Amino acid sequence: MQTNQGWALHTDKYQITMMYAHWKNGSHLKRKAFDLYFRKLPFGNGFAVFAGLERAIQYLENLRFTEEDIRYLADQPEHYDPSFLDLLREFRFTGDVYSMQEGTLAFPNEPLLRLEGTVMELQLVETALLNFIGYQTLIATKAARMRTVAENDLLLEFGSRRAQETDAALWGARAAYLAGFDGTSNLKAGEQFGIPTSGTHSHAWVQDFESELDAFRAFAKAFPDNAILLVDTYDTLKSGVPHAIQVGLELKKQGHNLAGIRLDSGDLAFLSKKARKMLDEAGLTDTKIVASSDLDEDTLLNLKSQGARVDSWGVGTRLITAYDQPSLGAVYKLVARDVDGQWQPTIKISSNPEKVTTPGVKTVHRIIDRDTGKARGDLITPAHKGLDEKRPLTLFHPVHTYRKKKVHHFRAVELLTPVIQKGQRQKDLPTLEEARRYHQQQRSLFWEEYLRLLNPEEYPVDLSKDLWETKQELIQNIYRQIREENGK
Ligand SMILES: Nc1ncnc2c1ncn2[C@@H]1O[C@H](COP(=O)(O)OP(=O)(O)OP(=O)(O)O)[C@@H](O)[C@H]1O
Ligand SMILES: O=P(O)(O)OC[C@H]1O[C@H](OP(=O)(O)OP(=O)(O)O)[C@H](O)[C@@H]1O
Ligand SMILES: O=C(O)c1cccnc1
Repeated sequence: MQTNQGWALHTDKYQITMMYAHWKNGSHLKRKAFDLYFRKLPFGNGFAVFAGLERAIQYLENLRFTEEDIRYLADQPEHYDPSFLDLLREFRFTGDVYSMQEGTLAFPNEPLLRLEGTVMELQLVETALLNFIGYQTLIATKAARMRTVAENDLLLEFGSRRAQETDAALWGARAAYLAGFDGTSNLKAGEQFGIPTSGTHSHAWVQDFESELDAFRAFAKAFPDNAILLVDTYDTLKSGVPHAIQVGLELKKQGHNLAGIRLDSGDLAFLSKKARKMLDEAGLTDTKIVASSDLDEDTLLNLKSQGARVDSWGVGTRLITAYDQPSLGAVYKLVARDVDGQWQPTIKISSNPEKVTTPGVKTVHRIIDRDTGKARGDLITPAHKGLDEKRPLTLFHPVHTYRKKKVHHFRAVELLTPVIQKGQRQKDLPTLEEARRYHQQQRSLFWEEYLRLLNPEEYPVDLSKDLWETKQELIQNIYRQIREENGK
C-alpha cells in the first residue's frame, strides 16, 4: 500500500550501484539535471494527460532509508562500505523539481518534469518517478479518451478487481477521476482522495434469493431512493426489466423512486433501447440505465452511434489495465552536468533520431494565439531565459526544419514551474478537484483536430533556435570525436 515510509528501495539495483560507484569516485555530490518525458503517445491519442505528481511529491518528501533497508543492503553480496551505508541513513531529497501541473495536456519529447540535484539523489529516484508518472499518465490518458466519447454521460470506474494490485487500483481511480470520470466503486479511493463513490449490486445478490423479484424487493427496501438493480442474471427483457419495473412501481406508490437498472451482458444497444421503452411506458422515466461489460472507448463510441439509451457507463478492466497499451514507456534522461558552477549540456545519441535526447536545462512554453485563444504549439527553450511575447516567434519542426510558421500575437505559458526547491515544497499542490477542473479548461485550449480519437493531427513540439543549434553542435562534436579516435 502507498504508505509514505520505506520506499527508498523501490528502485532498480543499478541505481544503488551507480550511487555507490559515484561515492567511491568522490563524485556523488556533483549536480546534474534530468528530464522525465515520453516519446510516443499511447493508444494513438493526440495528447497525454499528465498525472502522478502528487504521488511523486509525497514520495520525494518522505524519502528515507529505514534501518531495515540499511540492514538489507548490508547483507548484499556487494559488501557496500559501512560509511556509504551511514550516508544513506542520513539521506534526504535535497534537489529541485520543476513540473507540469497534473491534468496538463502533454506531448512527446517535452519534459513533464525536470529535476536538478546531486547525482546520488537523482539516480535513486528515477525508477519510482517513472513508475508513478508513467502509470498514472497512461490511465489518465485512457480515461480522457473515454470522456471524449461519453460526452455528458456519467462515467464510473469499476476496475479495482481487475487492476494490477492495490496501488494501480487506487491511483488508477484517481487518474481516471482527474481526466473526467465522475466516480469510482473503490471506497478506499473515495476515502483517500475524496472521489465520489457509487455502485450497484452483483449477481450474487440475485442468486442468493428464491426469486429475482424477492431479491429486487429486498434491495429496494434497503435503498428506497438509490437502488440500481442488476437485470441480467436470468433474462434481461423477459425477467430482469419486468421485475425491476414491478419493484419500481411499488416504490413509487410509497413515494420513492427506483434510481436505476444495470445491464451487464448481451447487446447493450438493443437492450438499453428496449429497457428504456419499457421503463418509460411504465412511467418510470426517472429511472436511469447503467451499462457495464468489457467497455472501452471504441465500444462506447459504437454503442452511442447505435443509439444506446445509457445514462451511465461502468468501466473496469480495459481502463484500469490500459488494456491496449500496458506501459507509457516514459524515460528519464541526463540532460546537463554542473561543471565548475556552469550547466554543461549532455546528449545521448541514437541511430533512431527520435531517441536522441535534447540537451540542456530546459523548460516548456505553451504558445497560445491571443486571437483564437488556441494553442499553436509547445516550445522547448533553455530554462530561466524567459520568452519575449512582444517579438514574433518562428516555430519550426525540429527534424523537418523547413516546416515553419511565424506566430505574432501570442502569450507563452511556462508549463514547468518549481514544486520543490532544495528539497522543500514550494507551494501546495492543487486539490484533485482543482486539477480536474484545470484539465477540463486545458482541453478547451486545443483545436478538435488534436483531440479526436482516431488519427489526430500531430501537435507541434518545437525547439527554440538556440536549443536546436546546441543539439546539432553536440551531435557533430560527438561524431567528430569518434572519427578522430578511429583515426579518420
Ligand atoms: N451493440 C453492441 N455493439 C458493439 N459491442 C457491443 C454491443 N453490445 C455489447 N457489446 C460489447 O460486446 C462485448 C460482449 O462480450 P461477450 O459476448 O463476451 O459477453 P456478454 O454479452 O457481456 O456476456 P457474458 O458477460 O455473459 O459473457 C462486450 O465488450 C460488450 O461491451
Ligand atoms: O467488465 P469490466 O469493464 O471489467 O467492468 C467490471 C465488471 O466487473 C463486474 O463483473 P464480475 O466481476 O461480476 O464478472 P463478469 O465480468 O463475469 O460480470 C461487473 O459486472 C462488470 O462486468
Ligand atoms: O457497483 C457495481 O455495479 C460494480 C462495481 C465494481 C465492479 N462491477 C460492478
